[in-house]
Formats: sequence, structure tokens, C-alpha cells
Amino acid sequence: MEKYVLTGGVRLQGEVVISGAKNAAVAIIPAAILAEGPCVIENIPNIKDVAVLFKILYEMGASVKVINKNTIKVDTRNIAVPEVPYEMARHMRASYYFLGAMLGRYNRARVSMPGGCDFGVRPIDQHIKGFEALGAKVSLEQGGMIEVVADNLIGSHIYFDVVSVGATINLMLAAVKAKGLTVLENVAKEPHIVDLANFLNSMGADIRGAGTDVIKIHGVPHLGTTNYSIIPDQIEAGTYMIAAAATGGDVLVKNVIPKHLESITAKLIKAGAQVDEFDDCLRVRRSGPLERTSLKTMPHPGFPTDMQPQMTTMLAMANGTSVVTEGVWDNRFRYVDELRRMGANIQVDGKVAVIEGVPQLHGAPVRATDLRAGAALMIAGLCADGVTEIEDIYHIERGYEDIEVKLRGLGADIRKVMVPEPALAKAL
Ligand SMILES: CC(=O)N[C@H]1[C@@H](OP(=O)(O)OP(=O)(O)OC[C@H]2O[C@@H](n3ccc(=O)[nH]c3=O)[C@H](O)[C@@H]2O)O[C@H](CO)[C@@H](O)[C@@H]1O
Ligand SMILES: C=C(OP(=O)(O)O)C(=O)O
Repeated sequence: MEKYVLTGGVRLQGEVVISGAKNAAVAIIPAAILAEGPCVIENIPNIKDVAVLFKILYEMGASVKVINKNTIKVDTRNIAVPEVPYEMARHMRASYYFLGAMLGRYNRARVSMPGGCDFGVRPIDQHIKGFEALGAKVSLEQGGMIEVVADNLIGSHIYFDVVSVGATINLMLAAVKAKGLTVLENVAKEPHIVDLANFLNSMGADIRGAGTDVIKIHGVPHLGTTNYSIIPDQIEAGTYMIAAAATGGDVLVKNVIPKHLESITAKLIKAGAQVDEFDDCLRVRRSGPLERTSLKTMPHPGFPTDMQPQMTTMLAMANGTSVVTEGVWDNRFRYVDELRRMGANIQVDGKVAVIEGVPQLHGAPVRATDLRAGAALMIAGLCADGVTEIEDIYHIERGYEDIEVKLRGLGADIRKVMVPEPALAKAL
């Protein structure tokens, strides 16, 4: 086991280059199954979730050649068994994209219920409803395996009852080769939805409307090879933007699409930061006080739920009272207990957090409860006096490439150290 040890008090300064988007990569890599030939995918983030996807593909018989740290050539023509067992699927949410991709390619798939961050119940009823509308039979087996089987997939009109990133992606994957027209209504509009549509279109798909509320897919019989580069990670960029503002630093965040970051930029400016926008980078700095602001997370283009813990953490040090409402997940404030150990004054009632800003956080031993909560605790540690030790960092490594290297490059005092196994655990 490893942990991060941070000594706070440094104002972050310099430049940081943002990696490819996790939530686009984890959809695009399984989507390569639909190609009838090798695909070269560039700007893949070097993170644990991606490593798990490569392992899943490899175990199923695909060839995954690493061309360099961020580029792979994947050839899925030799996949023998369209199945993802529990041992693989449990590590991440996006393992369920193999359902849509393999259904689209082979008319059948068997995948274990996925893992991912724990925000309470994460249902998949909208995915199932969509697969069934295309003509698939969905069975939930004992032991948590999901099986989807179809004789033929036929285009359909599907209205999602909730806006779901995962269901939108899974249905795009399943419908891209279905016979006729599929219309998906009330879809998610996140940048990774558009990126997946662009990837599939570059293989010969006919998908229109991604980024709006309605996606229309004319099924095509074949999808070919492609060479594609993944968009920059909106959430990684937002995390460094908040880290810069929270520490009173001055950071150039490079390789970003500023349009994807508008809701984050707007809140940072309200909180007293200055944000200068350029073509593919943003300069974030703060010299005045941190000011209170309130927000509610919402599907894109609203303020992203995946930035909620980082923003709440920054507001824990702002002047006055802020209110943060979680509009997407039932239970995404579990990390607040950890922030309280560092001196934060935050009351949570269901999906609402009331944050009384304190002048200073204090270093403490804490535990990453999930991916973005871990990133938020890193921001808290950068601002706190003294030393913060963060355990369970595997959550953070699921989604941030080289985070300690990037933060050190901005002047942070951070180390990754081995945690010796407790004697009791060894004895058991
Ligand atoms: C791998 C990935 O891209 N993960 C992201 C994806 O998760 P994920 O795709 O799991 O999130 P969804 O957009 O599907 O979930 C949004 C809301 O819809 C509900 N819901 C979802 C599906 C369903 O069948 N039924 C249902 O009720 C969920 O409980 C939640 O309240 O989008 C979330 C919302 O932006 C982000 O926090 C995650 O980082
Ligand atoms: C919640 C997240 O990921 P996942 O859906 O993979 O758990 C995230 O990226 O913040």
C-alpha cells in the first residue's frame, strides 16, 4: 500500500500539461471492439482505469500494443469470448461499456456488475431499458453477471427518464450498427459523449447531435479502422485550476479546451480568482482573499459533480458561508468527515453541504474515500499547515496521471511513500 505525504503552505506556480480525458478514454477503448481492424488511439491518460481496460481486452484475446506512454494500437478481431468476469469489472465503472460495445459487435455480451466510486446506489435501469428497446434480452444472473443477447438489433426511439452519461454511451455503442434509425432523447451532453461520437464517426458511423439533447444514429453494417486523439481531461484541468486558486498560486493549465471549463471558470472568478483564457490554455491566479460562493452540480453544461469535492474543499477556506448542493448523486459528501479532521467546518444534510469558511486547515492523516474526494484532500493538504498523509490513494490513481509529479512540478512538497503492512493484518 502507498500513501501521499504532503507538506502544505506552498503557492503553486508554473505550468501543468493536462492529460487525455479519463471518462472519454474509458468509453473509447471498449468502443474499439466495434472496429473491424486495428485502431490507433492517442492522448490516452496513463491511469489505473485504463490499465484495467487493457487487461480486460487482452484477457478476451485482443491485441493491445503500447506505442508510447499515451498511444496504443488495439486490434480486437481475435476476441474469443465476449465476457468480462467480476474480478476485472469490479475495479471500475466503465467496465459496463463492454456490454454496449460487445452487444453492438457480436449481438451478445456477458459482463459482471461494474465497480467505480461509491456514491450510494448507481442503478443501470436506463441502460437495460435501452438495450431492450433495441431488441436485446437482458438477464441479471445470480452472482451479478449481466447477459445481453439479441438475434438482430433494430433501431428504436428511446427516451431516457434520467440524464445518464453511462446509458447514453452504452446505447450509442449498441446502436451504432443496429438496423435503421435509433433516436436517443434526453441524453447526456458531456464532452466525452461528443468525443465518443467523433471516434465512432471516424470509424464510419453515422451519429449526429452528440452534445445536444437528442442523438440520431443511422446504423451502418461495418465500422473500419481509425487513428484518433482523445480530448483533454476537463476534470483533471479543473482540479489543477482549483489547486492554483486555493493555494493563492499562479498556474498556466495547458492542453485544455476552455469551453469545456466554463462552469468551473465562472465559479473560480466568483471566489476571487483571476482566470485568463487562451486558445488551449488557461492562466489561474489569486492574490486577494477567497470569497464565498454557492453552487449546485448538474449534468453538462452545469457545474460537474466530479468537481464538487475539490470546490467544496476550496470553499472550506473562503470568507463566509457557502452552500454546495449535489444535484447528481445521492451520497457524494462522504469525504467531508476527512476534511473535518483537517479543521473544516462543514455541515451536511443529505445532498446539501453548508460550509463555514475557516482561515486555515491543518495537516492530518486522512483517507481518500473515492477518486475526486482524494483529489480534494490533496488540495486541502496543499493549503494546510503541517503535514497531511493521504491513504487509499489507489482511488486517486484510477483517474489522475502522474499527479504527484505534476504537483511537484508546480512547487508542491509531496511524496509517495510505502505504508508498511500492519503487523496484525500480516498475522491474519
Ligand atoms: C466513467 C464515467 O464517465 N463516470 C462518470 C459518469 O458516471 P455514470 O455514467 O455512472 O453516471 P450517470 O450519468 O449514469 O448518472 C447520473 C444519475 O443518473 C442516475 N442513473 C443512471 C443510470 C441509470 O440507469 N439510472 C439512473 O437512475 C444515477 O444514479 C445518477 O443519479 O457520469 C457521472 C455524472 O457526470 C460522473 O460523476 C462519473 O464520473
Ligand atoms: C466518479 C468518477 O468515476 P467512476 O464513474 O469511474 O467511478 C469520476 O471520474 O469522478
